[in-house]
Amino acid sequence: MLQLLLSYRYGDYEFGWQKLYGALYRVKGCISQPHSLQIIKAIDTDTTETVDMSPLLSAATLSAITEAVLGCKTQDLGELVEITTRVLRLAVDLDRKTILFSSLGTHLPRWVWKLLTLIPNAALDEVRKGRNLSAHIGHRLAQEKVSAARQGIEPNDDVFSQILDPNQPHKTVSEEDVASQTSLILIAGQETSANTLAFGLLELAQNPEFQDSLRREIHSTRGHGSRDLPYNDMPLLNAFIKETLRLYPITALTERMVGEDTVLPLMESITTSTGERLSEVPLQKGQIIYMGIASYQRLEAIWGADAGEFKPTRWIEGTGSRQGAAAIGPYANLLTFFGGERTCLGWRFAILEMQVIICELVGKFSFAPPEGDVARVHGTTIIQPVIPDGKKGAHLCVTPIV
Ligand code: HEM
Repeated sequence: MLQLLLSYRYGDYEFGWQKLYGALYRVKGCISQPHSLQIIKAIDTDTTETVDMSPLLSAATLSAITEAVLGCKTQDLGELVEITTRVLRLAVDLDRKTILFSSLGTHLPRWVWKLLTLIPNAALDEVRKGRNLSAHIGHRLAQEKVSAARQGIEPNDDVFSQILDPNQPHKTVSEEDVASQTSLILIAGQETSANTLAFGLLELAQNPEFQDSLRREIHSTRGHGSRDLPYNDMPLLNAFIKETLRLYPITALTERMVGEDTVLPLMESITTSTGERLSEVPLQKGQIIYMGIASYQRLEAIWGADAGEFKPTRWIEGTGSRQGAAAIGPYANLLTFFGGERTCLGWRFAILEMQVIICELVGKFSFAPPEGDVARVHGTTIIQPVIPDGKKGAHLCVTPIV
């Protein structure tokens, strides 16, 4: 139900997908150091302090996405920031009843779904409010950008300005289309990156040797003087990001509807509960299938006997995924950004954002685990780090590097 309201997979989404994908792929200028500086300023310590990195990372990724995609400041979103946070909490804290109801619901005709979403309910009210408000904000921003372009003002380099520019050839995206995607962009692009970064920092804290090597790589690359680092040429940085994305795919589980009757070949045959041996599974049009992304990324058959360990060097040694495993997803043979037609539109944006933030943070601070405060992975379809009392958080002992 949540997904239907967010018009995620079942919504009217055939609006300039490729244009948005292309613009998100190219956007660069706005994902710059200021968002990490915001975190560095908030830490503001000369000695070692325990800091909850989670809200700082969320604020930085929100301001990155707001500036780079919408072309405005977080403050311009007003109440929407709080509503989006509460909606995301709903998506993480799904109870058994909601999961069962959602999966049964996917078998219902779409018009029944639509009717069900009109039922008064506190959670749905929150989602509806968020959607209406983000459409309103998106609409206002879209109108401002189109009218600026009509007055001959050079478009800014944010994604909305680029795809709405009426002076471009082959314009396919309307103001309404853009406005209706505002909520999806904010929801899909903020906590996904923030939680991945939080899990990565928690792992770095547990792996001090790797952390020191990564810091040396950052300092020696920075020594060459340029403000923007050659992020793609930093082997430890990229190995660290790939390993974090492998072990902590924020969308741990997702579903798809089968488009036509087909057969799914299995890598290894399985024995069913009736004792039948299967090497392929027949699928029928309309059937819902679930993909355990997190399980796939910890499969020993693919990643080796140490699949459950955080080991960034596997990417440098070339043992990332098993030789001959099927090519999958847009990045590093991972399913974290999914793959195929509904691949994450912002995957390149997310990688660049993580590269920038990690270089700034690890270059300036060291991270160690705080005593007795062990973070856990929590979530059903979407995962986030939580502290022992179950609240979202990533507490770390942070020491400035002198
Ligand atoms: C580490 C960060 C990220 C992860 C792990 C991630 C993962 C994913 C996944 C798994 C999907 C497919 C979900 C499904 O259909 O079940 C998705 C879709 C999407 N993502 Fe991301 N994402 C990340 C960052 C971003 C960012 C930064 C943006 C925007 C700038 C973004 C925008 C989108 C959009 C618009 C979709 C919907 C695409 C469609 O339905 O065609 N994502 N993402």
